[in-house]
Amino acid sequence: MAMLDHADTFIVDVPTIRPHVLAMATMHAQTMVIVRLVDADGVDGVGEGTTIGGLSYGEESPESIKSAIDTYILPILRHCDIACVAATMAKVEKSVRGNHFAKCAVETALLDMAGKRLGVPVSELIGGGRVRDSLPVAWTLASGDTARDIAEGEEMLDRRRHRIFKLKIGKREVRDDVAHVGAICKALGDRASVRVDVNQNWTEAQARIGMAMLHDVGCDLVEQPIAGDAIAAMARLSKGQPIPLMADEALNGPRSAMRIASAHAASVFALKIAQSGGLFATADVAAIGTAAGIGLYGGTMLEGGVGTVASAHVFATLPDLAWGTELFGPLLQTEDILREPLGYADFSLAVPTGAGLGIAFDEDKLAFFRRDRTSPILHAVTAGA
Ligand SMILES: O=C(O)C[C@H]1C=CC(=O)O1
Ligand SMILES: [Mn+2]
Repeated sequence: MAMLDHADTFIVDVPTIRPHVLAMATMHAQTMVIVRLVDADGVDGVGEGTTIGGLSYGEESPESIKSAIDTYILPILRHCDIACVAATMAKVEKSVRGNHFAKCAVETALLDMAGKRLGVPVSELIGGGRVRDSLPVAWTLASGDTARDIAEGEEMLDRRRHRIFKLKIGKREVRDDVAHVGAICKALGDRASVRVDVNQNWTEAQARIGMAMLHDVGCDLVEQPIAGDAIAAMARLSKGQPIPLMADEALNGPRSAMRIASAHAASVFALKIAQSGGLFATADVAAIGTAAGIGLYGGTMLEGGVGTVASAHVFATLPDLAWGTELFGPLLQTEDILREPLGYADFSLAVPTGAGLGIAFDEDKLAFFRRDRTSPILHAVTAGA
């Protein structure tokens, strides 16, 4: 039995190492919502709810995530035995619709506490437990400049940090985007796997042409080329193309996974803990994908250390992770808010082995970057940089 004693939910803004150019926003900083729960015995747990570009990626903003947690979810937790994570989240589900990012942050914190109480890593509390200790990690080349992207890709290969690259396209003319991808495929050759993410920015007609052209220049995978709710069109594109289509924004938990699988609308799933509504829901999405013969990829919302490690614990339970992961979020930030930086080496991320999430904050950095304390980049963020 464990009762919630106190909670702290706060927004943290950390600059990115370079502008990150996506179809719908250019990021100069990442904004994370962190929730910290402490029970009556003093056991604490942390969770993260992070989106991209304010409200330009999804329906929850950092501010709405914090407000959903503080106003609606925490009062429910006060009446639960929070040692029972699934039962607690089932109660939350009954009173709070949607708000997947907020629920994910809270479920992560509860699992961190449960793991600490039981003395096991979070991965042992999901599905059948951990089947791998490290995960292949992609990097996103999205500086907005082809030559700079090639140089960055070369550097990552040299440092043996990444050999899977995702390119963000969909902002320019299809032909210009394909030329950009082709130049990078040519430069990196068979030393790397090159994939693209259109972030829903093409029409079906553009996607039909674009996907064929991308296949011809050596691209391996196309992520969410058209609107995520255009399931029938995704099915038409998946059927007629030699290049696999990966669902990202289309996936919002197990029910959407079932709809996409039934419609044959994707051949790969980008698993995301926040979009799915938590770690348990992500494992369900993965199970549906695997049963339907859909390949799995461990996606990111460019979370910091907490969300990245929470994702890693889920992905470490998946026997088939054919497309690897993209859990590089903390590396895109200028500062790591964790006391011990995560272990990136040999093109992989080591999944922490300690109890719970297996991480701890650097409290000074956290205090510095908190928006409600001294955050030095608040102005840049609110100015929509
Ligand atoms: O997949 C997305 O749309 C979001 C994200 C993941 C990697 C990256 O650079 O952006
Ligand atoms: Mn995506």
